[in-house]
Amino acid sequence: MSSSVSATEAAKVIGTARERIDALDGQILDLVRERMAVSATVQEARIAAGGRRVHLSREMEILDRYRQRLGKPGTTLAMTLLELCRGRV
Ligand SMILES: O=C(O)C(=O)C[C@]1(C(=O)O)C=C[C@@H](O)C=C1
Repeated sequence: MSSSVSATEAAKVIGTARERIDALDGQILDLVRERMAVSATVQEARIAAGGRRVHLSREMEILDRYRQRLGKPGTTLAMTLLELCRGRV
């Protein structure tokens, strides 16, 4: 049995999968924006109470979660998300 597919069939599979990827990217970007807004709420409340923008032990928990699920690139992703949410430190 051959596993080869025609260029037309491959183009169809790729087109459908890319549509799904674009939809997922849209959801991910919406979630990142929502995360930024929620994070800003936490930071503002802490600062208003005399605290600091950054909470290092909480960031360690988040970095660890992403690393456990995605390995080393997960840490990089979490660091990028944290930078988007609280700016550069
Ligand atoms: O959980 C907090 O205390 C937050 O301020 C949110 C958040 C985050 O975006 O996850 C942002 C800044 C802090 O350094 C830690 C975490």
